[in-house]
Amino acid sequence: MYTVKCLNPISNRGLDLFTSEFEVIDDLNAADAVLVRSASMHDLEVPDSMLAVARAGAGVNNIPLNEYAEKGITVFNTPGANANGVKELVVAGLLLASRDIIGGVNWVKENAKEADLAKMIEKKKKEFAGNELKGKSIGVIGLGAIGVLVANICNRLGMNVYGYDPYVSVRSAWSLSRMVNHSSSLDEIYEKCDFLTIHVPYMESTKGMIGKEAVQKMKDGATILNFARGELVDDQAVLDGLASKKIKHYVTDFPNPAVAAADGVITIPHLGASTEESEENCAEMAVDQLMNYLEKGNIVNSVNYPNCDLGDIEAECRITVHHKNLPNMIGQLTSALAEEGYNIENMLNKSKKDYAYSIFDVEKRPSEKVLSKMKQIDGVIRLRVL
Ligand SMILES: NC(=O)c1ccc[n+]([C@@H]2O[C@H](COP(=O)([O-])OP(=O)(O)OC[C@H]3O[C@@H](n4cnc5c(N)ncnc54)[C@H](O)[C@@H]3O)[C@@H](O)[C@H]2O)c1
Ligand SMILES: O=C(O)CC[C@@H](O)C(=O)O
Repeated sequence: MYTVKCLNPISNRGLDLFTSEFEVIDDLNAADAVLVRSASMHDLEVPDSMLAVARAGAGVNNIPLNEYAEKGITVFNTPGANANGVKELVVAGLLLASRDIIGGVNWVKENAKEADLAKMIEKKKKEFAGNELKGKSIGVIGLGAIGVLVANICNRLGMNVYGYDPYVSVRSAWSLSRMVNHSSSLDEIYEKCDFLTIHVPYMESTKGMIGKEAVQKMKDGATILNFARGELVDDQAVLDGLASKKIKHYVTDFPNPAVAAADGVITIPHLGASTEESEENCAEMAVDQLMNYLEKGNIVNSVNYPNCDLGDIEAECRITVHHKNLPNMIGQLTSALAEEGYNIENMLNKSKKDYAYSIFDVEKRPSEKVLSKMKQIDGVIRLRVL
């Protein structure tokens, strides 16, 4: 039996996938695994027995990835599972920034009881008029699961699309419309685009990437859309840009007290992934990956350990080892088994930066002596027997 603690509400469509071998519990200290959305885990004490964290979503900046890797806690996310939800809200953001839909709707509500409302509307409506998206240029920064969908739909809306992603994956490159222009520098995007939309993860290297210098290089009257993370944009640079009319609108899914009430800011309360469909997709993927890992030791879509999937356990016993990515780890682990006469029927080893993961399918359950020998190898972080 495995126990799972949910730190945020997780769609029942995912939770219902748990078999009778799993129980969702309230006590974090008794949990083998955590399901989380946006709750911050940075200051959370998790028990040493914690095996895994599954983020039902894309961004993992709320999780201390290296600290958990060091403890042998595998962290998963659900790539692409909420991308369509975000893409659709980006389109809404583009429309809200292009026409004063919000001003118009509010004005109608304020005057709803006026007997000659229809007449008043025809006089007033010019104040809420705007522009069409067709023919405008947009720069998409970050061409991952969301960026690709945004770039492609903007192309279909008749916009001139420029994409920038120096680390673009082959999968993304294949999915991108050939009509999307490839930009090799952010400066090109700043110079050419009426709209900029950011879809990169928040990391130390991307913090404040839209800052004063970037704003200065932008086209006059540009609109910035931020559906990725608030910290990617320097608030003061954007506020200055709005005040000087260099920036027309800042559309953000991450309002904070500095920007929320400012003129020209269109704020949305982090609703990018808040659709029934996205929540269900994320929960199903997260639960599926957790069960596969807890029961079979397979790692699919981890962000702090390599993906390593040996399928169903067909041998009598499976041993999984989280270890440092050091020379001769496999040699030492397999020797420990071989010296005591254990035959390895199948094995897989993968590494990711400083960490690695190995799966050994063996003909019978190794003795405590062998397991303790394996655990004592310098660089071994965690060993599980399944
Ligand atoms: N508003 C929401 O509710 C919501 C929902 C989902 C994701 N997000 C945010 O959006 C981000 C992106 O999500 P995704 O699913 O597309 O992730 P993803 O991992 O599929 O794509 C991220 C892309 O950014 C690129 N990238 C990284 N650093 C870059 C840089 N310096 N310059 C340009 N490109 C860079 C990567 O190569 C990758 O292609 C997430 O990390 C998360 O913070 C927000
Ligand atoms: O869980 C959510 O509602 C937000 C998720 C989103 O920010 C993400 O990074 O996937």
